[in-house]
Amino acid sequence: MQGKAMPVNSNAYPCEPCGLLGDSQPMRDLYKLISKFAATDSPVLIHGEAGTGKQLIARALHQQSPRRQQPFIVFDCQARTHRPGQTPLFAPGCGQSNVHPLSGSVLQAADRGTLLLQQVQDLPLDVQEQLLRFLQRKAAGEVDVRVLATSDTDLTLAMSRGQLREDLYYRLNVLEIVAVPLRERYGDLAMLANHFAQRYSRENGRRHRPFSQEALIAMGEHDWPGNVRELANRIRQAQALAPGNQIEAIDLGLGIETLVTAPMGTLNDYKHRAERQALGDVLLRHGGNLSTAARVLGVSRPTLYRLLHKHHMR
Ligand SMILES: Nc1ncnc2c1ncn2[C@@H]1O[C@H](COP(=O)(O)OP(=O)(O)OP(=O)(O)O)[C@@H](O)[C@H]1O
Repeated sequence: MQGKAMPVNSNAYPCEPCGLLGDSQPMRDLYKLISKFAATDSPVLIHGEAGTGKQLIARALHQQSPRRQQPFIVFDCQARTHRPGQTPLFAPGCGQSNVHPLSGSVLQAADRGTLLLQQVQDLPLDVQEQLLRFLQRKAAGEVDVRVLATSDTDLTLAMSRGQLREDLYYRLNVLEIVAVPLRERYGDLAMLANHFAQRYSRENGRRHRPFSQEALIAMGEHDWPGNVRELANRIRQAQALAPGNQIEAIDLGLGIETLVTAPMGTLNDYKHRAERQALGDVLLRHGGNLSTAARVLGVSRPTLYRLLHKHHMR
């Protein structure tokens, strides 16, 4: 490994060049964690729901590390389990006395770089054992690979079911990053929605369409179970297909169910939701610009900051 570490981007917005976007408090905390963890060689376990950016986080760890000029290889443990023809993690026939365990393997290809094991709990148990041996032996030589792993399932459960070896879990979970769901970093929704709208209108060669008021409300109320991937997909489809001058909730496939299933509550619950909704709408409409948002809402900037903190939107 050579070269100086990249300049630390402690509270970058966005986190270039890895492509992570977001200025909410969880994202700022994440950027700090990435810059600290990037400097080490320890394994990192990144977990969080699907579409929260775990692969981007892994790329950022690699790109900010001294290994950034070396390979970054993504190994999908789920897909490889079902496609034996693909380059394996360990050499085919590994275990036979005349076969070097790493020849022609993904681990060999990742030498001096970083290997990302996606959905690590899906590795077959015999490969988990090989991986454990590899991680234990690493200090003694062989190839030099930094191993990162992601998962979107409850690994404690996977261990209790015997799907994931406990000793491997502790080897991989030296450092830990939790990718926060989009609904818990509501403050980022505005910027991400505008980012994807611009990007996909450019890609489609279509005129950029702004979001209608109803679309803004629907996006603010939606839970985003598929997180940023879901947001990007809905906006890509809407930018391509929206028939009018604006993107409507229906173009995003949103609206009706969220209004019907909205939970009942006390007057205070309603007030709280309305306040959060107003903040979200204005931020969405004005691309996250806080001065404009404060002016439109008729509050001072300190009041806006207080409200954003109260609703965990910054
Ligand atoms: N903070 C973010 N800023 C910009 N784009 C993001 C962000 N988070 C996720 N994305 C985008 O969302 C999509 C999903 O991201 P990614 O593949 O990293 O998620 P993941 O958590 O690894 O998903 P999975 O667990 O389903 O594999 C990608 O297109 C990625 O570029």
